[in-house]
Amino acid sequence: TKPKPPNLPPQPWKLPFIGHLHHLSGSLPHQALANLAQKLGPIIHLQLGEIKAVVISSPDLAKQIMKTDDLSFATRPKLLCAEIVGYNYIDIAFAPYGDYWRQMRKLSILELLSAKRVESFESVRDEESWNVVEATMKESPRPVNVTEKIFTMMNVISFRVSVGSRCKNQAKLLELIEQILSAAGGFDVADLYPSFKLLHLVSGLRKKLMKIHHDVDEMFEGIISDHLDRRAAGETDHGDLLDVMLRLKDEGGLQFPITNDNIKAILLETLRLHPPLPLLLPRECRNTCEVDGYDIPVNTKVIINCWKIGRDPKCWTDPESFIPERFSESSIDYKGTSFELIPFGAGRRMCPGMTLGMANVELPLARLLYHFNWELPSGVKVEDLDRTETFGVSLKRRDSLVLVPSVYNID
Ligand code: HEM
Repeated sequence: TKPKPPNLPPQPWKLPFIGHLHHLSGSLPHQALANLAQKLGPIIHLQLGEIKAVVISSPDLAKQIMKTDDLSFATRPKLLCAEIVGYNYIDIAFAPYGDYWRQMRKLSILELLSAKRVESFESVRDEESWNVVEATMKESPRPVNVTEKIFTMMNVISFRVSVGSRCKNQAKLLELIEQILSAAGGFDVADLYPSFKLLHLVSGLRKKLMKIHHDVDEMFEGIISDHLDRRAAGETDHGDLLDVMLRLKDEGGLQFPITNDNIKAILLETLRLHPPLPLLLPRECRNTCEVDGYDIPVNTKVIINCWKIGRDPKCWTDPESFIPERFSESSIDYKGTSFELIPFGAGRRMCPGMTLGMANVELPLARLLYHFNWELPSGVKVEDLDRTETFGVSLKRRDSLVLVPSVYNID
């Protein structure tokens, strides 16, 4: 820490480089930001339209943001998507730091996403992953679209965990959630120039989000009233997350009473497919803070490039290679204490759904590996595979992975 002479006004913040929007054009934001970090170092100041942002790309600085100074960076920046689709920032992920967020986070940890609750959904994971194994056995040895199978299975699991059954309009709801994810990246012109309302009209994002919000709201109202009808008819709760939230609403006694809007906002959190977030979820600086010798002003958006950190040659040997055994002898884990590997973030705003997320991945993946050998279709070489990614707030392959399963273990 550089000592500051007394009685001088705070130093203007100076960072090694000021980047602008055009530095992000051409490639996906996490890749463009990784390239910039490669040239300019692990802390970069970006002026993105009206938004001041700092991009962090090293484990040490990520640790400072999410551990040492976690409280100073415990809030989230404003995002049009969270305002419109997230019921005006009442979903946990984008709620500003404060009493409301604390209450909802506590409820999510104790009631919705606790280890006990996650365990109670074991039969759902068992049934749905077994369905996929059986379907794949029937298709074998023809090539199968693995991406599509896993995507559908994860969604069915999420729906059953959240609302107890496959939803009537599941395909429509999934399509809407996809649209939300691609609008939540925070790089739309409407998010970069929040005070230029005219630009919001030009970008069309507000109108698009209003329509999505209307459709999602209508579907969730339908799902909630089905649950209430079932209860009125004397059926016992199924123990899905919606049942838990309706019970909490009835019990009352909370500083911020639970309303249907809270329930819908949280359902949208739980229902979204949540694959790794390359830039995590952004934080925002609550008070001026010093990071790596630089003053970060209040309200600066802080982006942590977890994608870049995960392939940093200073942390990982042969970083681009898939070598799962590298973890068997290592103390590094993903639970928010090893800052080289932070897919769930860390600190106060760390993902509360980590146990559920991992449980939903582990059993299905273990089964698919246990029961089948997987090979590329004939004529396709590993180097031919197109691993191009697409970006919203979450990362996924642009093209599906197609593999040929051959049955290895039957039971
Ligand atoms: C493999 C699956 C998942 C990954 C990789 C993931 C990743 C993340 C990350 C990186 C954050 C931001 C953390 C930070 O700012 O430090 C986050 C926040 C969050 N996640 Fe997840 N997540 C997953 C699954 C889930 C699931 C299944 C749920 C709920 C059912 C969930 C609910 C949330 C919520 C509510 C937040 C916001 C927490 C807050 O701001 O206080 N996540 N997640």
